[in-house]
Amino acid sequence: MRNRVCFIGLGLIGGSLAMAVKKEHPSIYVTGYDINSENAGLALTLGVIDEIAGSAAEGAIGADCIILSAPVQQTLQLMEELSRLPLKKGVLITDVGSTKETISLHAKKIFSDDVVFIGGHPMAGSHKSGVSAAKAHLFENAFYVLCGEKDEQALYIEELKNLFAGTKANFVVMDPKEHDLATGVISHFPHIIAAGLVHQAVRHEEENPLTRRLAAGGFRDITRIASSSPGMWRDILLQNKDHMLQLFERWFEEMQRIRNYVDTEDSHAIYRYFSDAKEFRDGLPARQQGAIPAFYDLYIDVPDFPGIISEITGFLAKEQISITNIRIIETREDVNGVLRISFQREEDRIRARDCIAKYTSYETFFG
Ligand SMILES: NC(=O)c1ccc[n+]([C@@H]2O[C@H](COP(=O)([O-])OP(=O)(O)OC[C@H]3O[C@@H](n4cnc5c(N)ncnc54)[C@H](O)[C@@H]3O)[C@@H](O)[C@H]2O)c1
Ligand SMILES: O=C(O)C(=O)C[C@]1(C(=O)O)C=C[C@@H](O)C=C1
Repeated sequence: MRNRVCFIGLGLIGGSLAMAVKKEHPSIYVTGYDINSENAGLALTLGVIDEIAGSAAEGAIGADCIILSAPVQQTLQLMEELSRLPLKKGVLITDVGSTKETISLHAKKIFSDDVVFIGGHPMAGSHKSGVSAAKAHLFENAFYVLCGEKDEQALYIEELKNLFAGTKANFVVMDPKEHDLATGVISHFPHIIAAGLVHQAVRHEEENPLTRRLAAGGFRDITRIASSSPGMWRDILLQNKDHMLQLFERWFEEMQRIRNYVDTEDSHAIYRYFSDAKEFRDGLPARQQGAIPAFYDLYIDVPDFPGIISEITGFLAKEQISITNIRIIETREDVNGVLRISFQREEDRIRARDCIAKYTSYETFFG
């Protein structure tokens, strides 16, 4: 049993994993280090870790297992640092980075035979960062990719599955390159598209200042992930550069295809384009139970007057709908404010939308 584990990077993912480890294995002693001492302090206060390490080295040296949970370029540097330390013989090191090939190759290059490295990637998360958004059940029912050698490292893969059993994730062993292309398609490239759509709207706003105000549910839904950490996504794209370049080409072809249908007014092809996409999208597995519970956001366009928050919470209380967070996120002199309310469950968000429609004429959007 690995009794002492050390998390390096105590943000959303490191914090959520540490919570899951402590929940499942109360006897394991969890230490943690974060380059930002405030984050580390918060992790300790929230009970996410048992002790703050004074440095990455200090935490790593005494650990039986080290989990690197920093942005992926930082992960490479941390690996360099670890490779020069007198770590425990047989120490198990893993990471949580969204890219796997560069990290796995780097591990092979720099670690001695006394170190076991198995790359990892829990396939759930959020556009929110930091330990304050961490949840023990963030990864429930999500896939958790492990990039280890199925035969040679089978024992250690089992150890990691056991260590992270509290996540209730579905573990899958995958080749790093295969992982990077697949996540490029379903995660990395979509973040580019989301940011690209926002840039398109920003440019259009120069022509029509109403653009921002016209943005309704569709724009908000598809651009939610444009609110993610810019530094984290810069690092991911740089590490997955080759696949990204390949996906840009495929995307240009994809856009050319639908552009041609529109240009030639091929109504049958346009219909098929949408219906095929709908069929695939409707067939995606339901959102995992328990994961990202605080992120069912409802936006309400509200008049900007004092007492609006208590008015809205009053309506929700009447219908016994509980909320996890509420705040005004935008106020401007000439227009309404936008209130964002977060719910633990999708059904609460839907009930809240119906409740607002029942008691007011304010417009609502899902975010
Ligand atoms: N956010 C997601 O949805 C998601 C999902 C799966 C995997 N990941 C991966 O998880 C990793 C962490 O992402 P996150 O969402 O938790 O980000 P985050 O910003 O919430 O947390 C990262 C933490 O790492 C710390 N850090 C940065 N450099 C460090 C260093 N050199 N030493 C110690 N601490 C350092 C930061 O201060 C921060 O607290 C990234 O590699 C990301 O690719 C993210
Ligand atoms: O839900 C979100 O906001 C996410 O972006 C989570 C998400 C993704 O689905 O792309 C982001 C990065 C990861 O490595 C894994 C999951």
